[in-house]
Amino acid sequence: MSPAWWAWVATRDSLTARLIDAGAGRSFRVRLLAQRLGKPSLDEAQALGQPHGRLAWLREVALCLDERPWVVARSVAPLAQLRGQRLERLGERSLGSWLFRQPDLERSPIEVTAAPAPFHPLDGPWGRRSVFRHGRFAVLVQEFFLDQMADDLALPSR
Ligand SMILES: C=C(O[C@@H]1C=C(C(=O)O)C=C[C@H]1O)C(=O)O
Repeated sequence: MSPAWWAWVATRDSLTARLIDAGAGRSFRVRLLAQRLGKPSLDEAQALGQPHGRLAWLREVALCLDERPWVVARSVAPLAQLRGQRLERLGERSLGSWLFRQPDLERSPIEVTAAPAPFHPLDGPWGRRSVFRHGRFAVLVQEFFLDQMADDLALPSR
């Protein structure tokens, strides 16, 4: 991985904040693609340490700068641990801007993949995921950087 991409993939603070920063005046928008109850994939259940087949709150978004998607993300929050957090009311506000305001937020190590997003057709160089926890609340956040971001920021292809 190029150092330029490593700087993006390895960052442990808010990606939303970093995208806004890198956007240098471009308008930032969370485009809500899907938000529903559903069953996580086996792979997602395992990443959360959950039995397969339990319901979770699923949210898919595109993080856009000047309406161009730079990152697509799919977040999975097990229902059993939601405890009335009412995340479905987030709408087009960034999950990150809520998450990073929570006290005692913990984040697991970040896992990286070169495979494209399984939930979205646009291609990109890298994907990553990690689990955030605060109290009993847990959410798996999977983020895929897109080629359009590489183009707009003149980043290497990988
Ligand atoms: C986790 C963060 O939130 C971002 C916002 C998301 C959303 O609104 O659904 C999803 C993934 C993240 O890229 C972050 O900013 O780091």
